[in-house]
Amino acid sequence: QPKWNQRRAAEKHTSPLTPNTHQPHKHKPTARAEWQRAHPPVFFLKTHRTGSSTVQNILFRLGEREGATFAFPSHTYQFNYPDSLHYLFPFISQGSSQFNLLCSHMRLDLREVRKVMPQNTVFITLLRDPIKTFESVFGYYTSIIPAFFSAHRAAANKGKSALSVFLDSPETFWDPKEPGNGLAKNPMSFDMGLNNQKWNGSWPEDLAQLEEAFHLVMIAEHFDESLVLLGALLGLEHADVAYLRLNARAGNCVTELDENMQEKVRSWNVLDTLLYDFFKQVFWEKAAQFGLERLKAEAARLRASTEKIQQKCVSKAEVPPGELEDLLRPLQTETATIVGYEVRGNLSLQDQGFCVRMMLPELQYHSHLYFKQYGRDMRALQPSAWKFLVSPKTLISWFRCVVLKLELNSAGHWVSRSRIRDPWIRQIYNS
Ligand SMILES: Nc1ncnc2c1ncn2[C@@H]1O[C@H](COP(=O)(O)OS(=O)(=O)O)[C@@H](OP(=O)(O)O)[C@H]1O
Repeated sequence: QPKWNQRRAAEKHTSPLTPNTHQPHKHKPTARAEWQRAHPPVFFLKTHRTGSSTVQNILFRLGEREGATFAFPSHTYQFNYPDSLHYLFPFISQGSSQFNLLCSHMRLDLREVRKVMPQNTVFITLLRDPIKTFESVFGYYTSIIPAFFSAHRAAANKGKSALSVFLDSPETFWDPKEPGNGLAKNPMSFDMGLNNQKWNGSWPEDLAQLEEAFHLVMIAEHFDESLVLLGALLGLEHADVAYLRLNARAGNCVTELDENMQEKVRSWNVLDTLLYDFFKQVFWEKAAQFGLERLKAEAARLRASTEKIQQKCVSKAEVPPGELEDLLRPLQTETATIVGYEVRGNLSLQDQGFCVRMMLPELQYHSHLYFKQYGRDMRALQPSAWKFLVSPKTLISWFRCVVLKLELNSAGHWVSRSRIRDPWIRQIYNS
């Protein structure tokens, strides 16, 4: 019963824009006026393990509320990742002459983004302390990134953690030619489209180009201040940028690094350190222009707004995946437990819709919005997957996906695709 109420509530919350007709709206060819009147188009480069799902959730909620047209990938929830875009257009779901929001994972290619988004698009992204980012990337993707997985295997008979085995001699595990190793070294530089393997002469120029392109590079360590600046840029209220911390690992999955390990992470990710330090300085310059006292006061107001919303919406935080229903369970990996939230009971339908969205994990929200915009489900396999059909493991995965039509659900189990494709939406629209 509570599950059902949440789903109904989530639908009800959007009723001014999406009447509950049991038929999803077909995508309209032009961008909707509400968004255009109030905000510029936005491109958010979603960097890995930096807090980007929290920012994306803010944009998803805002975009949904104001009828934005999203530039979604045509397959899955990311653009041809980890390949560079080279040519973005085939990876965009067609059907619109103008997009308002692009905020799905990609490896940045500025020229391609500019081809797809309007000229007055605001470019934003988020960076996090490189040591914390790498520790999180390693913990989350240990079994997915080949370099990390090799270290994980090597660690099994050494009585040491995979991370410390990797950091002892990263070069022995890291093959730069392996396409899946993009995030294994300087992951933020990789996402920003920079050469993440080694410093070269074009780095200063590349940084300058990024500085010119991005209107705001947020800093995760100053999350609230970053959101205040974002709000000012996009014309938002404090309540619009209030948030719940999403996609966090359970405390016991986070490794505290001693000085020695931190130093090793820093030297392996020296380009990320350069990138972060550069944009941290740019951030404080922007903060100074905004006014430091004003920023402090507004960040405090945002925190108060966030706390009020948390009290209203959350009955339990840091809930392990086994205790969460499908709708609110974040994607898990083999090596990391990602925790979520339990929504408060006894809320009005409208408040439930609002609160469920605050804590809705990336994949669920992405597929909900995709379905709402296009009237069909997001497709599972990206075209680029074909060129990875080399190892027996990938062949088995391909067989599962394409022939048996199975998909990994959010708990990491293979299930029939018709069951996974947004159970939330199915329940709403099939009822
Ligand atoms: N508000 C805020 N402030 C600081 N840090 C935050 C915030 N929100 C999320 N996080 C942390 O960011 C990590 C998840 O990042 P992403 O959502 O970008 O990950 S993903 O690439 O989409 O999987 C994840 O880090 P770890 O828990 O260290 O893994 C989150 O805890």
